[in-house]
This record gives sequence, C-alpha cells and structure tokens, in this order.
Amino acid sequence: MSAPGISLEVRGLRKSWGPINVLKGVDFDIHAGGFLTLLGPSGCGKSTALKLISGLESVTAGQILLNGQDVTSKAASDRNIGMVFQNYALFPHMSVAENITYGLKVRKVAKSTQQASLKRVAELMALSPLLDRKPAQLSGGQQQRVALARVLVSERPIVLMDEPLSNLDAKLRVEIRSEIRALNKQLGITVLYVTHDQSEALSMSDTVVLMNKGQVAQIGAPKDLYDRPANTFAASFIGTPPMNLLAAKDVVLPDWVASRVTGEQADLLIGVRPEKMHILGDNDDFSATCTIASVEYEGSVFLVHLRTHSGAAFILAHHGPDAPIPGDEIVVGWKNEEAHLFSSGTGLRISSNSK
Ligand SMILES: Nc1ncnc2c1ncn2[C@@H]1O[C@H](COP(=O)(O)OP(=O)(O)OP(=O)(O)O)[C@@H](O)[C@H]1O
Repeated sequence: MSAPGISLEVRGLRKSWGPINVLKGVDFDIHAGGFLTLLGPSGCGKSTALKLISGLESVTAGQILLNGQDVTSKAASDRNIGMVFQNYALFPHMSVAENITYGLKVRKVAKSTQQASLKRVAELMALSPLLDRKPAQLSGGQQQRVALARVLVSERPIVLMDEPLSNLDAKLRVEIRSEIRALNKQLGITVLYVTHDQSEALSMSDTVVLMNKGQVAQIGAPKDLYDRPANTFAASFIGTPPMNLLAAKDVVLPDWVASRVTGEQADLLIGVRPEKMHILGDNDDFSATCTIASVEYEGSVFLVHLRTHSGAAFILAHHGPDAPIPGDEIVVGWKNEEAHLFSSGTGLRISSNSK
C-alpha cells in the first residue's frame, strides 16, 4: 500500500483520427507524488490524452515517459498504471471486500497481504462497515469509494482518473474529492485527473493544465490560473461567473492604460472579475457606466447583470446588503491591481506596469 509515486513527462503528444487532429502537441510534467489535472471544455481532448498515457490508444506523435523511461510503445499492461473511470464497473456478484481485492487475487498476492491491504484501504476510505455488502446495497458515493479503493490497493505508483465523480451528487463530489486529495498526499501516489469541472480542478490539484481544442491554453498552480490568466480563453473559463472582458471604449481608463489605446492598441480588452469590482467608490482607477439588466439572488451574493451603453453584457458580484434595482443606471469601478489587459487580436495577456 505504500507505493511511492513516479513522475510522468508528456512530450509533443499528438493524436489524429483520420483527418481530425484531436491533440495538437501537448506537453506537461508531473513530479512523483504530484496531482495534476487536465481541465477543459467537452471535446478538447482530455480523455484522449489519458487513453494515450494509459496505452489504451496509440500516439500519432510524441513521447510518454514514466520515471524517465520512454513507455510510448509499451502495451498498457506493461505500464503499471491504475485507472478509475466515470463508469466504475464493480462486479455485482462479489462483496465489497472481494471487489477491492480482486486484482491482488488475480496477481496471486499472498492472502495475508491481501487482507492487510484491504484493512488499510477500507479504513482510509471509510468502507470497513460495508465490506460484506454487494455493490447493489451501496449508494453511488459508496460504490465510487469502492472503485477508488480497488485502484489504491493495486499499489500502482500512478493513477489516472477520468471524471470519476461525475455520477455523484454535489455534496458527495465535494466529500470524495477531499478524500482523493488526502490519499494522494498520504500514500504519495501520483495522480493525473481529468475533469471539465473547474472547482474540482482548482480545489484538488497542485498543477492544472487548461486545454482548448487539443492544445494547452495555460499550465500553472490553481491560483496562477485565477490570478493571472495567460489569455482570454483562460480568463473566460476559470471563475464562476468568469472574468468580464470589456472593450476599452466601454471603460473610463486610468492614464497609464489610456496612453496605450492608440492605433493598433485599440484592440485592448480590459478584464475584471465580477467579485473584484463594485458600485463606484472614491479610489477606483477604472470605471464603467452601465444599466442594470437583471439581478440574480445567490444567497451570499447578488449577481448583477449589467449592460454598457454600447450594449456589452457583464456581471458584478454584489455583496449587499441591498439588492440593486433593474433599470437603474450605475457606475461600477475597480482598482489597477484588479485589471487584466488582453489583446483582442491575439487573445494574449499584455504585461503592464501595474500587473
Ligand atoms: N475513437 C475516436 N475516433 C474518432 N474521433 C474520436 C475518437 N475518440 C474521440 N474522438 C474525438 O476526439 C475529440 C476529443 O475527445 P475527448 O473524449 O478526448 O474529449 P474530452 O475533452 O475528454 O471531452 P469530454 O469532457 O466530453 O469527455 C472529440 O471531438 C471526439 O469526438
């Protein structure tokens, strides 16, 4: 059970099916015992990357290294990788204990070792009272924990997980993700995780690889992606609701930005997170005059849907106490340190004096 993790390096990974280029050259590394998540919208190639790494599909080009060894042309069975999928197939006629130890039994691991591993993982995953039950007698979350326990006792030094929580309700997802994270840290197993759910990615990972259309849009720690999106794709994917992106013409700019808005620089986009702006105070550097289109009450916050005079839509997260009134004209503002500048032409972040 004390499998020390191994490192993974992915170099120039490409995959085409006929004329369709699904992965267009993807690079990333996970250090031994690290937790890296591939995050991105449906169809961006996350599951394909996982299949190539596990050996279930062959690469079109690129290299996969485990602990520095090139395994690109090795069979899946020779890669010593554990996998957990969204559809975790448990054997219905076997008990929880038999399901968990099945792989050890097939590998003819000594019975006493099997029982010791089972005891430890059952305690870790809070499954000890359920070991004699059949899968049909478990809730969805308990079944998912059995699937995780099964891969954990298999002592693989690296585990790939493809949306393993997507069949569960919101509360269980939150509970199990902290268990997965704890297991990664306690056991030192390297984890490569796939999800389209940003809160899962941001809360669990050491590193997030944000993917868009078969390419890497940004790699970084969760906080880097939130604090310094590298491009408009990252800005408008990360955050709930995501970052507002306003044309320079819709914003009253401070001098240091206004001086850039000349000639070709007129393609500037001003990014600001809904929770980082407010109804205008005295010390704001940027401001925008707008009309309140509608207000959504979210419990801790009002999401105020705004329109600029030119008709651009954006959102302010307002912390009350009073609800803003639809139809009112207001001025919203934010400070230099909350402003993100992007080129609308390339979509790339523009470094500035302020950020
Ligand atoms: N065997 C295949 N043959 C042809 N095209 C495929 C095959 N498998 C996947 N694709 C295509 O590759 C693209 C990426 O699929 P993939 O499953 O990797 O995306 P994903 O990011 O994991 O999406 P999701 O979050 O919806 O699972 C999709 O357009 C898909 O239709």
